[in-house]
Amino acid sequence: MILELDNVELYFKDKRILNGIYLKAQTGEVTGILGSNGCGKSCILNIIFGTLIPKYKLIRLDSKPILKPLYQTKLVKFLPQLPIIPNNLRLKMAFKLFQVNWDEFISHFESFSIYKNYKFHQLPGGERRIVETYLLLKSPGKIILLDEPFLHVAPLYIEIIKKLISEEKQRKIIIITDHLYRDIIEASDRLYLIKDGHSKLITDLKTLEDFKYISQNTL
Ligand SMILES: Nc1ncnc2c1ncn2[C@@H]1O[C@H](COP(=O)(O)OP(=O)(O)OP(=O)(O)O)[C@@H](O)[C@H]1O
Repeated sequence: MILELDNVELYFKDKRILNGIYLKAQTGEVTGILGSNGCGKSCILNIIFGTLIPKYKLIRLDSKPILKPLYQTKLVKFLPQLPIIPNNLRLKMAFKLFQVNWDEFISHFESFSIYKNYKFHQLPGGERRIVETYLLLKSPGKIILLDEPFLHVAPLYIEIIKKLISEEKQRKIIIITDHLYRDIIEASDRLYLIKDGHSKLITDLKTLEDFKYISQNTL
């Protein structure tokens, strides 16, 4: 499956946030989105999901325009920046609701076995983020949107999540953004930088320095 986002124009009041966005993502690949604070990365994910309606946009799936919000199609799962699971829900119930196997989860994150009967608000922030990211990644769906999945997550766990993303991409379109740009670069097969409202396909990492996303000689 190929997802394309094209011709986006987004304003908040008179302020133009995005114009001239083209983004292509396909099954078998991770598409990474990089960009400075406030450049519009979360807005792009919300536009794809359908919860933010810009002045113009075109979404195509396998070249066919999709007119209704993608969230109505059951194809897409979205991890926004804020927690998505109710505070009082127990982990074991969330795994049931998301149709995700608890034992398989524990095979990747052994130390989480004690949390099975915990409520989400009882988890430390980074660990809650891991569980939510895992549930989204593993639940049925063909398109996964991940907005800062590595927020507050320890390096060792980031490595495990990157491995899981790489396995899941065989069956899914995965679009991911995070400020941990080295992890995004490593996890992604296709990379875009959002700058001045436009998207730029990055084929040479030096371009990230040229566009002043990172300082010279960082890479
Ligand atoms: N509902 C809103 N009303 C007005 N302005 C908004 C709204 N949502 C986002 N913005 C503005 O749009 C711009 C893009 O926001 P967005 O959250 O997409 O940035 P981002 O690239 O995800 O930033 P960060 O990396 O800091 O999370 C910002 O300037 C933000 O202040």
